Amino acid sequence: MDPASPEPQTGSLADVGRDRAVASVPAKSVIETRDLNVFYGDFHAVHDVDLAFGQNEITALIGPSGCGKSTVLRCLNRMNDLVANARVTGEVSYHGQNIYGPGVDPIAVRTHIGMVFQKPNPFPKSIYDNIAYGPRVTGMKVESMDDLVEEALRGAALWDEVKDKLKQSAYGLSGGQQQRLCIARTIATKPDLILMDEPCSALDPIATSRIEDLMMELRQTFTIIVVTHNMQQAARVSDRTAFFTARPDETTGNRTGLLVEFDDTNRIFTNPADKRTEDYISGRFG
Ligand SMILES: Nc1ncnc2c1ncn2[C@@H]1O[C@H](COP(=O)(O)OP(=O)(O)OP(=O)(O)O)[C@@H](O)[C@H]1O
Repeated sequence: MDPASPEPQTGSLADVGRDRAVASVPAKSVIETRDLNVFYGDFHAVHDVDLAFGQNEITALIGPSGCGKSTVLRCLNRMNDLVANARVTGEVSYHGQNIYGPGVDPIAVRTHIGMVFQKPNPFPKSIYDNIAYGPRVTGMKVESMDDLVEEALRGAALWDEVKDKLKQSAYGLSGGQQQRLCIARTIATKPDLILMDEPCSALDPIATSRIEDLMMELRQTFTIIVVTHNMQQAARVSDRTAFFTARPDETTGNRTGLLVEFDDTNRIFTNPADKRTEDYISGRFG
C-alpha cells in the first residue's frame, strides 16, 4: 500500500491472503496499519489488521460487539497506552511515521489525531474554556483565543447556539450540543485526523442527524474514522467501510477480532465479497 500511489486501486480485489480481502485502497492515505495485533494480558483481542485510511474520507469500522473495532481505533492515536494490560504489535504509520516507533511522544500523537467518544464528555468548565483548554495546555501559538474559539465552534456547527453564553457551563448544553462541543474541542487543536467512537450512540435521531451532517462537512478539512453500530449511519456518511468479525479459538473459546473486508461503502452494502459481511449487513448474524 503506497500512500503516494497516484491511482486508487478500486475494484481490483487484492486478496492479502489472511482471512480477509482488501478490495479498495485509497489514493492517498493519512494513516495505515500493518500487521496490527492487540493483546489484553494473554488475550489476543485483534489479529493482523492491515488498513489504509484515505485523506479527507470518512471510513467506518463496523462489526459485531467485541470484534475489536474500538481497540483498533484506540491504536490509531495510542489511546491503548492508557489501558494497563494492553500490548500493541505491528505498525501504525501516520504520514509515513510509525507512531509506535522509538522516541514518539504519545501526547504529541494525540494532538494531531483527535478523538471523540461515545458519551459526550465536556470538561466541568465554561463552553469557552472547553475549547481554549487544548490550545492552552499544548502551548499552541494562538493570536486570538477568542477567534480560535469562534472558529472551532463554527466548525462544529455550534456557534449560533452558544455565542451568547460562552461563559456558561458546558453542562447546561443538551447531549447533542455537548457532543458538538466535544468535536469543537477536538478541532481547536487543529488535528488532521479525527477518530470517533460511536459518537451518536447516546443521542436522539435529530441530534444524530446533525452530527452526521457535521461529519460530512468536516470531511472537507479532516480525515475521519468512525466506529459505529448503526449500519445506516455507516452507509449514509462513510466513503469506505471495514467489516470486522470475531473468530473463536477452538481450544480456549476466546474470540479474536479480525478484519474480514474493506471496500467502498457502496460495495460493502450492495455487493460484499465475503459471505460473513453479507450475513452481518443483512442482519442474519451479529
Ligand atoms: N481493557 C480491556 N481489558 C481486557 N479486555 C478488553 C479490554 N478492552 C476490550 N477488551 C476486550 O477486547 C475485545 C474487543 O473489544 P472492543 O471494545 O475493541 O470491541 P468492539 O468491537 O469495539 O465492541 P463493541 O461494539 O461492543 O464496543 C473484547 O473481547 C473485549 O472484551
